[in-house]
Amino acid sequence: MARRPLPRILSHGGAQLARSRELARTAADSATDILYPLIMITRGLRRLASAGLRRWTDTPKDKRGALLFLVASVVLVVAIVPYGPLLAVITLMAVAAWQGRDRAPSEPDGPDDSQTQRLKSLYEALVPYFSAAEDPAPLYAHGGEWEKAFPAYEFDATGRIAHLVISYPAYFPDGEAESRARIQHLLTAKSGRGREYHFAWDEESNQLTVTVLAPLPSDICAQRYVTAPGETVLGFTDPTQVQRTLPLTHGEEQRDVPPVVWRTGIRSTEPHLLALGQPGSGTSTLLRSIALQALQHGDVVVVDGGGTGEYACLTGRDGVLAVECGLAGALTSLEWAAHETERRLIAANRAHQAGHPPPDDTRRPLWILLDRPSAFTHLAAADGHKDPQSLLQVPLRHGRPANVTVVIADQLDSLDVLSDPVRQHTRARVALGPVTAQQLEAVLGAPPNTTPLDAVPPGRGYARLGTGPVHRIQVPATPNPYDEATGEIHRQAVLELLPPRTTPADAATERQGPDPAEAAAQAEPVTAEAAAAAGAEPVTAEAAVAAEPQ
Ligand SMILES: Nc1ncnc2c1ncn2[C@@H]1O[C@H](COP(=O)(O)OP(=O)(O)OP(=O)(O)O)[C@@H](O)[C@H]1O
Repeated sequence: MARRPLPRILSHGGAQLARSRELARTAADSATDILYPLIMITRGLRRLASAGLRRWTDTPKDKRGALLFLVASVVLVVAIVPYGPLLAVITLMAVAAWQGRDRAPSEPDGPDDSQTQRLKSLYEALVPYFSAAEDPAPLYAHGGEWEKAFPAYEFDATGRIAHLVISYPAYFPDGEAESRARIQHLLTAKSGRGREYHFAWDEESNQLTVTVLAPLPSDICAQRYVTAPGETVLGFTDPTQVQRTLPLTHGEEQRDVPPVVWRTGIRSTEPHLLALGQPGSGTSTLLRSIALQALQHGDVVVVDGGGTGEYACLTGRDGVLAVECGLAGALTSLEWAAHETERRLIAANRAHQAGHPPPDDTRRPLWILLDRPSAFTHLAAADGHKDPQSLLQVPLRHGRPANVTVVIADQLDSLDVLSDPVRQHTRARVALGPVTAQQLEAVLGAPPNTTPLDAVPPGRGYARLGTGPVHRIQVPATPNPYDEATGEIHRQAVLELLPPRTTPADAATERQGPDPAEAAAQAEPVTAEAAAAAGAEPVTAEAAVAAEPQ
């Protein structure tokens, strides 16, 4: 059956309606402009009439006769003098027009006294940084004109600077991080601490734009995000640097928030992540949030050096291969993960050589989540054991083509305890909690273009993916549901995201990982000797990686 076209008003209705509305608005504006004198005179006449009426009612009754007589005499005089009525009408219209003029107070042009004072003192503070003795016409000089140096400014309701454009001389070394940091520090101190500022340096036009940032929302709770497989939401950020938004629910409310999305897997350029923070800054929460997202499409091995049961809720769940809290279990699980990475590489490599697609058992993402590996490093050194970090070398180096992702969380002061492979191969970085600009630079490899705060809520920090921009980030609240301090709404939100149990909780011992003997039996021969004994081509992990098609 042929489909009948929609009536034009329905198919083009929106555009037509908008155009009509625009036309009507323009017509109304033009009519108001033309009729403005008439409107003004009418308003003035109304004001005069009401003033006259007020005067009449205010006049005591005994004096009203005299007033009436005075008015009548004026009317009589006007009537008898030549051109009197005409002149009277013109005078009345002129008075009405004057009375009917717009009396709305006009917006003050420019800053008030206290705002001017603020701008002046900011200008004076910048003089030593933006002036040079050899400059014949300095833009910055003590007692100079701040108006030329600050072409645009805005203040908030409290009278503090909300937005400021600063022009600076071309000889200022704006390409040097240290020079920039000095100016940013000064501007933060002078414009009011306790707020976050964004600094945009325009090196071409020698202008610095300072903008006060609104705090990031800290009320977002763990939930299912609308993301593609291979995408993990690390947290939420400002709309300025991220084009995309995710629809989120917050109780009854729905809103779109810009996320920081980390891409993992074969095509990822930052296949592994390192999160650092002060104690209590929320790194375990970030790991829990990542685990809940990873379990949607993959398997997870958790190794917790913190030993506070932060991941107990994952034990025995579908896809959770192990939750380890002890050194022995951590070593076994990480050893298995290293073998599994090699097995996947070899299997995928053989399939490539045979011209087949990679086998299914190499495609399911495997996540290795480590909380506080530095704690195990100390324990291992004390007990004369192997450092679990040494077992991460293969997953970190070769995990990407094998769909193996490593996520490590630790405390900021343990950065030095982390092994070289950990530091080299974790190109996605997160720093949480109160962090100094120097610490941020050490963790992220670049300073943020905002001012770090001294006090921040848990889960607040910065993220950087590879060599990309530094994002402010707020990790969604994903608390431990078994923690008594967790609120009921958050507990339910996390419990709903957990996969079903495949092992009864009481049967699930602390270590859930595959039996190492069984794992070894299942794994393909990974050394040249073993491979030769099995009649296969000798393939090591390195050789497999080298043969991996790019
Ligand atoms: N994103 C967040 N939103 C709300 N609360 C959070 C967030 N992250 C952490 N918290 C809260 O802060 C506290 C500490 O969090 P968490 O245990 O994750 O920190 P941590 O950095 O792992 O600390 P530690 O190393 O001491 O274990 C917890 O009570 C947690 O619920």
